[in-house]
Amino acid sequence: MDRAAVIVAIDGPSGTGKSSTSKAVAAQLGLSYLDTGAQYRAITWWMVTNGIDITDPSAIAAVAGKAEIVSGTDPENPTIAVDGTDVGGPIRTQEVTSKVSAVSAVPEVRALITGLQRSIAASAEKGIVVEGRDIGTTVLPDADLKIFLTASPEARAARRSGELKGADVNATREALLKRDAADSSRKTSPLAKADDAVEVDTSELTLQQVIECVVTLVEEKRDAK
Ligand SMILES: Nc1ncnc2c1ncn2[C@@H]1O[C@H](COP(=O)(O)OP(=O)(O)O)[C@@H](O)[C@H]1O
Ligand SMILES: Nc1ccn([C@@H]2O[C@H](COP(=O)(O)OP(=O)(O)O)[C@@H](O)[C@H]2O)c(=O)n1
Repeated sequence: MDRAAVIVAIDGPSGTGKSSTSKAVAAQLGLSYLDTGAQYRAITWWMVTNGIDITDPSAIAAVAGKAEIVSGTDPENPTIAVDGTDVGGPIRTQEVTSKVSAVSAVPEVRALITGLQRSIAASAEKGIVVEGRDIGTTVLPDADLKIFLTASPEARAARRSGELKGADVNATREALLKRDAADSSRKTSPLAKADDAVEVDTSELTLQQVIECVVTLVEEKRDAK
């Protein structure tokens, strides 16, 4: 008999290990993978490229539906395209990173992207690991397993500046905390831990340990279904 699809929500602030953990868990268990941050980055990239004033929420809301965002959900090769163009590289620039919180706070943007996320999750035959900020609270409140990853600002800044070669750790830490504050304080679907999420502090854990912890939790849920 085929196993029932298992839905896993992984939320938390920047640099806690969501993407690396989610991709590895999905690959190990044969599940699909969705990076919802990449979708918000993609719509932000589209706004910037089309000269939309991102300080004006009504200007963003008016055009939010124009960008066609397509996510590839293979954990070995996740992709993100806007209007048929691969934007995997351009969505990681500092410009997009500094503007994404303003765009993702606009309710019309969230409504569109949340709808997209739910339809992707519903069509994942074997199940899916979805990572973001509001997956357990808003997008997939009935997920089989919810994980909320945390880590100290120091650990997160060190990880992020390790990726951005030559970046100053203090500047990275400040930018990251500023984005967390914006994401946590917005009115619509802020970054938050769901009441029924399992919280894992990754500050002192290796990536491998976090992956093993989440794989074990998913297997327990899957076996109980
Ligand atoms: N437990 C960990 N220990 C050390 N480095 C980690 C750990 N988890 C993730 N990393 C590294 O930190 C960086 C940020 O991880 P990422 O998965 O992109 O976080 P997020 O998706 O939460 O922003 C990556 O370079 C990743 O390899
Ligand atoms: N479910 C989600 C995922 C991301 N986001 C927004 O998208 C931004 C980028 O998300 P990301 O996961 O790529 O961020 P990093 O992990 O790279 O720091 C976040 O700072 C949020 O503003 C969101 O609002 N809701």
